[in-house]
Order: sequence, then C-alpha cells, then structure tokens
Amino acid sequence: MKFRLPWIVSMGEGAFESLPEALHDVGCSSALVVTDSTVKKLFGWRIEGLLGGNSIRVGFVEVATNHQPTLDKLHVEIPWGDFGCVLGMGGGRPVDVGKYLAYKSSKPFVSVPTSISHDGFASPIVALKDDGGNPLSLFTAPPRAVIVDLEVVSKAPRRLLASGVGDIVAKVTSVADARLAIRERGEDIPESSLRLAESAASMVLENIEEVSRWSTRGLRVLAEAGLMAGMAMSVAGSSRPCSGAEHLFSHAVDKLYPERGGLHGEQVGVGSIVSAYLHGIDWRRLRDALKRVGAPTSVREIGLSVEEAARALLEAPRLRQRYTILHKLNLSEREAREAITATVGSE
Ligand SMILES: NC(=O)C1=CN([C@@H]2O[C@H](COP(=O)(O)OP(=O)(O)OC[C@H]3O[C@@H](n4cnc5c(N)ncnc54)[C@H](OP(=O)(O)O)[C@@H]3O)[C@@H](O)[C@H]2O)C=CC1
Ligand SMILES: O=C(CO)COP(=O)(O)O
Ligand SMILES: [Zn+2]
Repeated sequence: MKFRLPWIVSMGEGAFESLPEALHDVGCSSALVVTDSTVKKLFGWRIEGLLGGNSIRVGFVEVATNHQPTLDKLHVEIPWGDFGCVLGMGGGRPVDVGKYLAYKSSKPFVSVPTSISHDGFASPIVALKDDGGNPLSLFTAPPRAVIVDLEVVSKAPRRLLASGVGDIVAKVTSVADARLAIRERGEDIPESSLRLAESAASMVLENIEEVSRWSTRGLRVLAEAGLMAGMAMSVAGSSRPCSGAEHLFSHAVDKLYPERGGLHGEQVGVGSIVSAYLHGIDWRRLRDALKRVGAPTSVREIGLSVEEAARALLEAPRLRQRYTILHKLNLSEREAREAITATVGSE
C-alpha cells in the first residue's frame, strides 16, 4: 500500500483567512483560480483581496464543463509559466477541473470547496465525462491543501448541502459493494479505506438531526465526513470505497438524461436507497435520513419517471466493470422496475 494525503487541512469558520499561509506552505506565489460563474461572483473578489494583499498574484478561469476533451484544449491555452499552483473553488465540478488541470501541468493543487455538495474536495479522484457522456474516474493526486471555510459553506443553498449528505450516506452501499467484490471476486481493497468510508457515512447518519439543522457542528460533521471519504479514495488508490452501484445509477442518469436529473449527490442518494434494497440492507434508514435533510428520496424529485429510472438502473452496470450488486443480480427489466417502485417510485 502506498498513498498520498493532503499536507494541510484548514477547516472552520473563517478558514479562508488561512489561504495565504497555505499557499506559502506549498511554495506558491501566483495562483490560477478555477471556478464557475456564481461562485466567482460570490467569492472571487474576496480571494483576490486576500491573496493580492499577501503579494500572491491571482488569475481566474471560469469553467462550466467537465468534458475531458474540452479541458484538454483549455489546458493547452493556459500560460502555465505564470502560475505556481492551481486553486479549485466552488462545488464538485470546479474542484475536479482544477485538480485535473493542476495534475496535467504538475502544479500543486489547493481545494477550496464553497459547498459540501460532494465528497471530492479532498480526494485524489477527478470525475470527468468523455464524448459519449460516459463517466471517467481518473486517479490523480490529492490536493496539497484543503481549505473549508464553514462560514462560507453555511451560506451555500440548502439544496447543495443536502446533496452532500446524499453523496456521504451513499458510502453505506458503496462499501457494501466493495465487500461483495472482496467476498465473491477476491478483489484487493484495503480494509482501512472501507473503514474510513463507513465511518464517514455513520458520522452523518448518527448526527442527522444536527446535520439537518445546518448548525456549525452539523456542517463540521458533514465536512469531516467528506474529508474522510477523500482519504478513503487515496488509501484505496481509486474511488472504489466511495462509489458503487448507486454512483453507476447516477452516471447512467447523467448519460441517458443529460438535460434532466438532479445534482450528483441527489442522484447518488436516490441510487443508494435502491442499492440498499437490492443488498438487503435497511434502505428505509437511508431514505429517512435523506428526507430529514430535505434531499430527494424519489425518482420524480430528480426529474425521472419510474420507467426512465429503471432504464438507468439497467444501463448502470454497463458503464464500469467494477463489481457491484447490479453486476451480481443482472436485473431483468421487470426486476429493475420493481426495485424502483418498491423504494423510490412514489411521492
Ligand atoms: N473527484 C471526486 O472524488 C468526486 C467528484 N464529484 C463530482 O462533483 C460534481 C458534483 O458536484 P456539485 O457540487 O454537485 O456540482 P457543481 O460543482 O456543478 O455545483 C453545483 C452548483 O453549486 C453552485 N455553488 C457552489 N457553491 C455555492 C455557494 N457557496 N453558493 C451558491 N452556489 C454555489 C454552483 O454554482 P455556479 O456553477 O453557478 O458557480 C453550481 O451551480 C460531479 O461532477 C461529480 O462527479 C463528486 C464526488 C466525488
Ligand atoms: O463521486 C465519487 C465518489 O463520491 C467519485 O466516484 P466515480 O469514480 O464513480 O466518479
Ligand atoms: Zn459521489
């Protein structure tokens, strides 16, 4: 086993203020900030002031896609000689894009999530799409520094934070898939990576009341869980502990219905309820937790009919060879429809 973890994690109210010191520690005196439109309007000026005031030059690039060929073109256009590091600021997509560009240009990456809507802000994984809308899960390097300002995160729309709960509680089923693969396929997955992912989900499930109040403590639990999930991916050397059938369902929704669907964590949360049912795990516990935080618990809430969701469930195992409950069961159309109807078909 050989893995890398972030050097610096700064988490708390006002953690933005530690950015100049973090950049100094990673040896960066000019940063390219990768972000997208709303986030740039909300926080761009603050980052510019904070870094500029500490003699750190800042450039911005707004990126609204995670399409790999587009990012490869963008990579060629960036004057890399001007920048000593890349900072990814925003939701999961700009963080992924920043991580990807940093990796390709061999620059240190600093992750600055502005919402805990996903668990990629401390992971070494970059989730992109190819020309056909298929998911690409690339193993790069973990961020050198992770800066989570809980005051900033607390102002993110509730929908984004609820989506983050979906991505985290889904570790119940991603770990169940990993354990299935160990048992039935002899897959080699570090136990510690599974414990980290399991603990991330348990922390959120056991504190769901506090999390649902979006108190500082609740947000901290969610952010720490995201950090642990990111570490789990580093230890495993892939997204294996954190991405199973529920993620394949979400990837299939992205592919089949690119103009519809919900946020990543919303789709994953719904997929996790179905996957738990198929595993014979207490799926109602996941559903109730998601309901408690106001996350979708039905396919209708992510813009799909039962038929469409069943189609996504059938497409899901074709998207990746990674063994999951969907690969084991090889559902028929009728079984897929029944699983959706029994769990996430109404409301
Ligand atoms: N690499 C990894 O390990 C992982 C990667 N992911 C990836 O992350 C992505 C999902 O992340 P997600 O965050 O849902 O998607 P996005 O990054 O698309 O963010 C969703 C929305 O959040 C908005 N936003 C972010 N922060 C704030 C804020 N503080 N206030 C107001 N609006 C805000 C963005 O606004 P705007 O765009 O307008 O600026 C955007 O519209 C997927 O691509 C998924 O594959 C998910 C998990 C793990
Ligand atoms: O979203 C992820 C973990 O939460 C990353 O998983 P993928 O490898 O399926 O993109
Ligand atoms: Zn995810």
